[in-house]
Amino acid sequence: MAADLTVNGVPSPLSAKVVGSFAYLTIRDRLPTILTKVIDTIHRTKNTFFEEYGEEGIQAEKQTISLLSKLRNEVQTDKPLLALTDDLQDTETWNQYMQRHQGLQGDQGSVSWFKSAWLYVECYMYRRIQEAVWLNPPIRDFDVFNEGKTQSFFESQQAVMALCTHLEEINKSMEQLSRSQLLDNFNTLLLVSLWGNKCDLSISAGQENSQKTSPLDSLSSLQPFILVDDSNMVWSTLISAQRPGQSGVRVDIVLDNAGFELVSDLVLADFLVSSGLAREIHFHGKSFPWFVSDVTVKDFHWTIQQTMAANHKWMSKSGFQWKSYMKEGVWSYHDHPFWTQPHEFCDMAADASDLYTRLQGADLVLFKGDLNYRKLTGDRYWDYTVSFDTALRGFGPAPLCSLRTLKANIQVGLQPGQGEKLTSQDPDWMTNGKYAVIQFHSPKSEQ
Ligand SMILES: O=P(O)(O)OC[C@H]1O[C@](O)(CO)[C@@H](O)[C@@H]1O
Repeated sequence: MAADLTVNGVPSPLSAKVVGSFAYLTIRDRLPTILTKVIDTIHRTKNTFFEEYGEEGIQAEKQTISLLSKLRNEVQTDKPLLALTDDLQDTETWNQYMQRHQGLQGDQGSVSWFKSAWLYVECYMYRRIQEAVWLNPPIRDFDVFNEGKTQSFFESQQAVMALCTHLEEINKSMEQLSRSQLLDNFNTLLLVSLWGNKCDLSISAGQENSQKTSPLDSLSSLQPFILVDDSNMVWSTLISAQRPGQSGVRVDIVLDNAGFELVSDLVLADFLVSSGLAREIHFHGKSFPWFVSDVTVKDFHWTIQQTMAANHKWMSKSGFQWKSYMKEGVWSYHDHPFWTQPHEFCDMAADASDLYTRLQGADLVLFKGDLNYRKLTGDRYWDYTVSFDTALRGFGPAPLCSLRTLKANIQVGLQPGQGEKLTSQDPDWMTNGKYAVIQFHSPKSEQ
């Protein structure tokens, strides 16, 4: 890996300043493409804006497009990042974060797209899209990525039906399952949720990316592509956290993408509850449209609603079950501004102590997806063999597990020589989404 400077043993963050790197190609090609698609979506929605808000809707469409075109130009010409000018609840935090980074840049001057930390500038782009929409009140609540998320859900229907049918079969025989059968079912649904992370729209710059076939059929052929598999530790954490007289533990799932991935997470959550392993599931989502396909509160409820409305017995039954879990408080949905900020998670205890405290109440936290992995590890040039514990740099509110398919040049916790071997066999292994990890950390093991 192109290791860079380290400060006190901590490597520097990935950045587009490494010409030709995945970060560089993302800033040069993928972000402008995403912005162009957003502009196109807003333009195509012009008539709806007019029908709903008259001339003000048209003005809002024009002004939003102009702000987004300006943003695209800033990216393409490597302009300095600008302070946010809206009045959202996180504006101040974002602007303070920028000042902090400007301080770190030292003599190199301001923070800019191709020179600064990739994680920071990529997150910043999604926040600027939100600013552009927010500054135009008639279309404030418009989700510029909604179309793609909806399409990806409908294109995954066959896979969703197969998965809900599988869930029904498990639930029917739940009472008779032995401990080892329970474990087998747990492992299967954990894997489905893991591979569900292949379906994200940001890596494909918004191109269709759904799950067309039953994910259950391909699990064994995908097994060799799992580079680190700590699923046994996830299981033993769930089992050892069970308390006499209390039915099940609390599991938090930090969600990633809407569409098939969200369904795969809901199915896993359903199994955890119906098996009695968990008594409560807390889902964590984004407070505004993020990285193209990430789950917002609207996507979450819409997905449950659509599942209920499906013309398929077991799919619709699952949807009704999920709705009642929500109603009874067995499942709950939470968002927090920290999830749509650029911080590495080792900053959470200091910068979002309320969220850190909330996560401390969980017996297990599952972090879905690549972006969460980047934030867990700080998106830095770590050596492949550095341990996951080291890369977390003290972050550990509760036992946690990352379920991630690889879509960025960062991977830790590999065996000596494993990364080099992969590079020689498949040079794009870190970014082509073919490989995955189930990586676990327990704060207890550090005591
Ligand atoms: O949906 P996921 O798994 O978090 O993946 C999103 C990933 O796609 C990318 O946008 C590709 O650049 C990464 O920045 C990001 O980590």
